Amino acid sequence: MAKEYTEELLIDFGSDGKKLLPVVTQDFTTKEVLILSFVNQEAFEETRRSGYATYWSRSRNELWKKGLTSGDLLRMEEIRINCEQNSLLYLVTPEGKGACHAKDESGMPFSSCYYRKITDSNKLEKI
Ligand SMILES: N=c1c2ncn([C@@H]3O[C@H](COP(=O)(O)OP(=O)(O)OP(=O)(O)O)[C@@H](O)[C@H]3O)c2ncn1[C@@H]1O[C@H](COP(=O)(O)O)[C@@H](O)[C@H]1O
Ligand SMILES: [Mg+2]
Ligand SMILES: [Zn+2]
Repeated sequence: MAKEYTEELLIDFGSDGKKLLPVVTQDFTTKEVLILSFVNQEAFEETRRSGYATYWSRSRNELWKKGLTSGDLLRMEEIRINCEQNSLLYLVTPEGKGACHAKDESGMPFSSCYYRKITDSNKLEKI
């Protein structure tokens, strides 16, 4: 029988809880990478409490529950942490129309923030 393996969570948000850790948000089913953003302790705890992806907005300097204004909420399925416990992976199921605030020609938000590729001539091309 396989031995169960658990470890302590030793995530470090600094003594004031304000240290920002990068978090990759990925679609739980398709594994598409959706967003790269940041969390502090408050955002992390709110994510766990609410079951919805919540970040810390660096530009607005406030707690940011993704989708609160757009309706594009991201339901949390699983939270993973990297080897060094200094970055996070949110596996989510999008409940709205997309994950990005940028929209395509028909007004639909892109499912991922990474909807463009950089071409050899340094242009951006929608994929
Ligand atoms: N909705 C988004 C959004 N969705 C995905 N992303 C990605 O998330 C990253 C956020 O990381 P940043 O640290 O740059 O974000 P920020 O500067 O802290 O916060 P913003 O002011 O950009 O929200 C961006 O680089 C984008 O790739 C978004 N970044 C910003 N927003 C803004 O968030 C606001 C609320 O949108 P909803 O949460 O969907 O209601 C709107 O004003 C949007 O413009
Ligand atoms: Mg920004
Ligand atoms: Zn985006």
